[in-house]
Amino acid sequence: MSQIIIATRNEGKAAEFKALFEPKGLQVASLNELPDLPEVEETGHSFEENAILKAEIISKLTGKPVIADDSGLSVDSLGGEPGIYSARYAGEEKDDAANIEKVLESMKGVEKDQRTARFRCALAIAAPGKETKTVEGSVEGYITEKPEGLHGFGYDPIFLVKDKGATMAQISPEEKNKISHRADALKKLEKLIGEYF
Ligand SMILES: O=c1[nH]c(=O)c2ncn([C@@H]3O[C@H](COP(=O)(O)OP(=O)(O)OP(=O)(O)O)[C@@H](O)[C@H]3O)c2[nH]1
Ligand SMILES: [Mg+2]
Repeated sequence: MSQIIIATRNEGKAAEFKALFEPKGLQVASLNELPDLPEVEETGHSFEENAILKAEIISKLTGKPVIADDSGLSVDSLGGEPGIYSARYAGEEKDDAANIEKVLESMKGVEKDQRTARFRCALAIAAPGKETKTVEGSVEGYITEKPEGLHGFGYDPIFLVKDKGATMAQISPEEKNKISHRADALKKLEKLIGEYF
């Protein structure tokens, strides 16, 4: 079985990549299974730049094909924040509950129809001797007034999916993996992935 390394330490992302790739016969290893690899600094100015940084450094160090995901929440009434700073919006601890609290606090008084937002995901694929390629995906929604639902990770409990009338944390993981920004990006990546093995 071919192995694909996903350059992430985020358990929520790693679980979603496993669910998306394993039925296709690809075995997924995240950086949590490869603990000796370093933390890659996200010094880019876009999701795409950060995904490239993570994929290329980990591919160079392992000599293997690597996919990296840089993703986040973009809220229109906050000028696109938290954006590329989504993981650390409320501090270096990457605390999901604190991040949610900060978004809800910043949006106090914003009317329902002004609470539009989207999740965005850039994926980069890199392999030794090959040109790195990137794709992007997104999903549209609204920020709720309070968290609802227990599935998923990150901001899922406050992201009302436009086409579902439920938050990303209220729908099942299987459903999220059909409609998410990550699933949207992966559909595009699948067309390129054959070149990297
Ligand atoms: O509710 C959510 N549902 C999602 O599906 C989702 N995808 C991304 N995010 C948020 O955006 C940050 C990514 O930042 P990020 O790409 O730098 O990843 P990370 O730092 O968590 O791990 P790594 O992959 O860099 O190791 C995450 O931590 C989350 O806060 C999501 N929130
Ligand atoms: Mg990160």
